[in-house]
Amino acid sequence: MTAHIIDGLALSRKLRTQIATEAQQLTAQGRRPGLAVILVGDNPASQVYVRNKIKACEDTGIHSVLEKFDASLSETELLARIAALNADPRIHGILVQLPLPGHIDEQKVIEAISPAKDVDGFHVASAGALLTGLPGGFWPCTPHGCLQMLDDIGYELRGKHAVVVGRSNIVGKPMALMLLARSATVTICHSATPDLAHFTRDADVIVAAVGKRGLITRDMVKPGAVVIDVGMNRDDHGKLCGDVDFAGVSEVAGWITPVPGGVGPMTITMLLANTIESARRTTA
Ligand SMILES: Nc1nc(=O)c2c([nH]1)NC[C@@H]1CN(c3ccc(C(=O)N[C@@H](CCC(=O)O)C(=O)O)cc3)C=[N+]21
Repeated sequence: MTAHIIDGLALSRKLRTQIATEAQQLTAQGRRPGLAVILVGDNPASQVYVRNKIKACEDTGIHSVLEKFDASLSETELLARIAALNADPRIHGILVQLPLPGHIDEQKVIEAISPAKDVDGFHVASAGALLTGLPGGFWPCTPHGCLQMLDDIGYELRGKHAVVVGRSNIVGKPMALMLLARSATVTICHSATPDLAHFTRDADVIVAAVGKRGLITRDMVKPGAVVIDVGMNRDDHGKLCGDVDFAGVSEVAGWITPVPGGVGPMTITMLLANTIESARRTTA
């Protein structure tokens, strides 16, 4: 068996066309969607990601502002910038690129963002909305992108066993809640799970979000399963790779996402979608 590939680039292109149309409509109504991205320090990976986000805004007609600061920026100064952006009516989404320098408390910074502009979905108010199913929050972009990929292949989650590997606040935990909301039976595995393969071998859907190359091998996957790879790692040649042994697993899985060209582009697409949604919620 050879797995079908879920092409995150192609799906992103399709969704971004719709997003561009919506941005145009909002702009015509005098509320052009706007995203502010804050980058502190000169982490090379962060620079690349941030550039991709700004470019995606430009491609879809979303107004974007990039604020770059030296790594020595104080937490107080950063909080003041966020307060200014919270009050800026042209800005509907605020993204503070993570990680932040060690002297800045990341959770404090996230909680300073107005929940109405929390397009990353990292604020405790967004987490609470996802947990309870109450409206008003934003869903974190990476797990939301994974769900969109499952929807795109017409996958019915109800009654299926979904195994999420990883329990971060940004991916694993929100992913599990989204799958649960679709009536999947959800198992969360993590570093203290003694026999990971025991769970993954029973899974209809595996979401790997650990950050460990070669974590999921073909012997751990049930024939026909859907395998979503959230990992972002480098191999020995410096090439980008996920948590899944793509060559091996694609021989047994029914569907698989590649890295690059899978979840990554979808993460950015969901950021754009959240920014549009935020502008829509604005009355005026
Ligand atoms: N506040 C905040 N929000 C984030 O959403 C956030 C963050 N901080 N910090 C870092 C992580 C990482 N992240 C990625 C998004 C897209 C790709 C992406 O598009 N990847 C391409 C490849 C890019 C490349 O070649 O390096 C792909 O998978 O095809 C990767 C990584 C967002 N993050």
